[in-house]
Amino acid sequence: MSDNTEASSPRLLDVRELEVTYANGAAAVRGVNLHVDAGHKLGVAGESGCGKSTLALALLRLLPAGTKVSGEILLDGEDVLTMKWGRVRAVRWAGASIVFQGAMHSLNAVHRIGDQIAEPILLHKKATQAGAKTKVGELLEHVGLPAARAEAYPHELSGGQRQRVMIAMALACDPRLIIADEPTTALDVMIQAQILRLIEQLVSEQDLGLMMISHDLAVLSDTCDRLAVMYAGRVVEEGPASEVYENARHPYGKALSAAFPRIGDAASRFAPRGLPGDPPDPSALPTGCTFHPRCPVALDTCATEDQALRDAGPHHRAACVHAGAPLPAQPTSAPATAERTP
Ligand SMILES: Nc1ncnc2c1ncn2[C@@H]1O[C@H](COP(=O)(O)OP(=O)(O)OP(=O)(O)O)[C@@H](O)[C@H]1O
Repeated sequence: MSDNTEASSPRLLDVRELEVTYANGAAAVRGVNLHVDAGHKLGVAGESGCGKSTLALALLRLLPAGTKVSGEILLDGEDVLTMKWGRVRAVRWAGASIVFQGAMHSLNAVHRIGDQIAEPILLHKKATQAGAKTKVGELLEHVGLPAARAEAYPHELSGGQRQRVMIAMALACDPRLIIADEPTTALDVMIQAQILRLIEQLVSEQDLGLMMISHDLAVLSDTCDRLAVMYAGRVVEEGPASEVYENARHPYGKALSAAFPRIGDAASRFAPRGLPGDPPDPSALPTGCTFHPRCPVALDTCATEDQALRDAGPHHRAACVHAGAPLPAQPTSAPATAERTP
């Protein structure tokens, strides 16, 4: 993503022209550019299959062997893609760490949570055994759990508490960047709100950078400063969070915001509406704009001409022929194909 902010020191995270193609030929990430600065919160939105998790995994070189990756992933100015493995291991947890969705699956059921949080601390030699124990207690209290919960096993905690543990674990080695991949998807709405507030609080207290990934544009717009909307492996819209959510200039961004009205926002301008069809198979992408087969306002040219990001407002860009002007009114009648909520 580009804006006019000139950083004097390297950006915390600067992703340039990132391409990821799986061994089966699936082009899951295509030419992605985005950045996160300290204290900034970037939301990455898109339906299932748009490449969000692939992007997150690429950032810490967690993709399966045989995956082709090109471009640059600069973490504090250092390219993760060209680092030696020893350095990559040092950067994981200590430079950047990931909070995955579904804490129950990410935590080891047979180990006490205190031991699991201590593991990266010991692995990265951040403290002695005794020091790690103290640090675990502090981390648990920091995420709103009593230090004594270190003795618990994952099944003894609620879903929200487990997700707090995952956040404590992500913070264990004092990273500067947190990547949160659908951190609240499995949680009920009240707990979801608590976890989101916790993440926001930690980011601001510790001046961390945050990249939060979700299919839910409302959640992202509530938590993040800026949003990048991904479709078929590309960023198709980016800009200030409230602008992208309330005034999307790409028909896909518009459909996503319509599908996720803000919770309790009775005055939401958008009626919840599904978007027909599915994202394309990344091994067989459509010609032209990859969104054109689903687009309610596509022109003939969209079937043949690819669309690059272009200005759609202050610090706001969209990869659409209509980006320079308000989107044409979209059809309100039921789509021909079955409705599917993104
Ligand atoms: N290991 C893999 N091998 C081949 N293709 C893959 C692999 N992992 C993901 N894909 C494909 O890459 C595309 C992007 O998947 P990805 O999981 O990154 O999307 P996503 O937006 O994060 O979706 P979700 O929210 O469901 O995880 C999908 O078409 C998916 O089927």
